[in-house]
Amino acid sequence: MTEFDDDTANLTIANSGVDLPRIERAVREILEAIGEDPDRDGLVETPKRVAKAYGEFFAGLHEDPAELLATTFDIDHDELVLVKDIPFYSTCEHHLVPFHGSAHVGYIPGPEGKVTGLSKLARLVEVYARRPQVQERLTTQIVEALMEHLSPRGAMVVIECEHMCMSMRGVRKPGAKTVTSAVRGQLREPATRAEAMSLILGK
Ligand SMILES: Nc1nc2c(ncn2[C@@H]2O[C@H](COP(=O)(O)OP(=O)(O)OP(=O)(O)O)[C@@H](O)[C@H]2O)c(=O)[nH]1
Ligand SMILES: [Zn+2]
Repeated sequence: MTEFDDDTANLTIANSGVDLPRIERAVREILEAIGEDPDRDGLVETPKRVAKAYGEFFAGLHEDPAELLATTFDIDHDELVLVKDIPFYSTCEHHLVPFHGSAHVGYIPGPEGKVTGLSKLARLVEVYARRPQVQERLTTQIVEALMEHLSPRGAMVVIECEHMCMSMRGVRKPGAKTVTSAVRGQLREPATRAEAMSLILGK
């Protein structure tokens, strides 16, 4: 059983929402299971490091998108707002290895003019990416959060990713990209959708 110092204990559930000492114990188990010596010099701090890293990777489980989108502005704009090329890292829930790429997030503000800060769109991607995920659910959750909290005329999310579980193991196809999209409301209309897609693709 590992001893935990105060630093680690202070970062447990109450602060980050993630039980770091428990992750430390599990990582020590994994190191032993692969035939390593968790007490050798280079590995002795590794369970603690991995626990902290997991605290970051999964922090989104303990964050509330409603809070994030609660601050809105009265800006008179009833056409597309699009933040594209938002880089992010997530964790594949099947293999617990990263998938990473870019998200493009757009919406058309609703009649009551709820417009959010642009950084909040990128933060919204982070809230859902920092969880065990599959790309399809990540895409849908972002678009649904926009629809629920901003009541826009329409919303659209396109995500392009490389999955490490397809690159470094299994089928081993580095460079293969997966593209997913989720479109709601007015953005489903062919002309509006085409305009948004051309803005996304026009690099
Ligand atoms: N739909 C979807 N599949 C994913 C995602 N991330 C990983 N996968 C797939 O999840 C599947 C899991 O398949 P399994 O057959 O249960 O697991 P596996 O034996 O490790 O599969 P291989 O990767 O083919 O070796 C694989 O086909 C992965 O490519 C994702 O975001 N969305
Ligand atoms: Zn995977």
